[in-house]
Amino acid sequence: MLDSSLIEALRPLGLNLSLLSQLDRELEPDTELWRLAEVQRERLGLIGATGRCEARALPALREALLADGEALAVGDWLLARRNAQGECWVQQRLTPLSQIARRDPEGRRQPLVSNVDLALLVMGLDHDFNPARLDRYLVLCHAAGVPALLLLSKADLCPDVDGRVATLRAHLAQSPAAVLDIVAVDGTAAAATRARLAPWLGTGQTLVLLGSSGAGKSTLSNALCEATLQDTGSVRADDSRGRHTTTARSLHRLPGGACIIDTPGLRGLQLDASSAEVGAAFDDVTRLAGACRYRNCSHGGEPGCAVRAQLHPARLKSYQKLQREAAREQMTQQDRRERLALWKARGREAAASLKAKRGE
Ligand SMILES: Nc1nc2c(ncn2[C@@H]2O[C@H](COP(=O)(O)OP(=O)(O)OP(=O)(O)O)[C@@H](O)[C@H]2O)c(=O)[nH]1
Ligand SMILES: [Zn+2]
Repeated sequence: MLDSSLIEALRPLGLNLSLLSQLDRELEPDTELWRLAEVQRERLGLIGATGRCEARALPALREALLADGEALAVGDWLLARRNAQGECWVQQRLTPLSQIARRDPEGRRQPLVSNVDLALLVMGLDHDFNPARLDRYLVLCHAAGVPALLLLSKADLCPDVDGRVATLRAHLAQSPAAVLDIVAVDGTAAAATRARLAPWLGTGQTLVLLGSSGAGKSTLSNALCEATLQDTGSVRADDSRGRHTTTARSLHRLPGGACIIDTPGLRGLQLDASSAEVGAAFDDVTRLAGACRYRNCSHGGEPGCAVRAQLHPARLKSYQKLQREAAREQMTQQDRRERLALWKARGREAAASLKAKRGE
């Protein structure tokens, strides 16, 4: 249990009852509860009731997380203690209530952010506009159980905002709950952006900005923070891809009592989602498939396919691409497990023959 004034102080940082229930005993007098705001290799930037602090994770915690295939992520809640030298050491992590993760190039699960209530999927209304990429991000959020709001940035640069919004609505027509809303903003108009997003910024809410590099995430983060926290890079006019100005994920407090996590653009986002999770994220495909003539319809060219008849073709294409990706990943994982088992077996054989030679 924590002191109620401390709970009040930590609430705008996102502390809630579900997290608190993990603290089954009084905190030791020198132990404090912090939220992880930034990770720079070994150095952890923490934010708490008393301000900010720099810390490291105890080796025991790092090893325990690693053994579970886990890692600390921005947004985690941590228990830390200061030693006699005044250094702050993280001892424990509260189990995250939600975690958005992807796969790194080696196929390992990589948590991006923890304990988020809402994902702001940022897509520029310039060359960045790409409904297929949105579908990918939606699977990511769905697999994490995090609702998503689609934020179309650079509205001031787009001559046909309504047309683009209509395109997206048609794309998601059979899945009306896929995103909570579609909101077009000019992130450089800070006050208007804040007013437009105010309904989503309640006290204790944690939002994460996701989207490709140059989409305008840092610009939005700055607008919401009412300050220039992140440098925004100028975009090359030819491809509007930006210059990777954001290099690390970081959590910021917003004046109204919410928190926002800015993330660097994810290039070639690899999903950490099984076929079943992809299927669950595409509730439109799953639902329409019930009306296909054949039970095992692949929605390829079969007659009487309700999915092909009713789903937006681009959405079906996304679905099939993401399903292929999930299947490939499943096979790679299987392959990895089998190779590992083979290695272990060979190791055991080698050890046994060594023993036999030694006459043990
Ligand atoms: N006109 C206009 N420019 C914008 C808007 N949003 C962002 N920009 C510009 O687009 C460029 C890239 O914006 P950033 O906010 O740095 O993009 P980012 O998504 O944070 O990019 P990374 O940090 O690389 O992931 C900057 O030059 C911004 O000024 C907008 O709504 N309107
Ligand atoms: Zn079908």
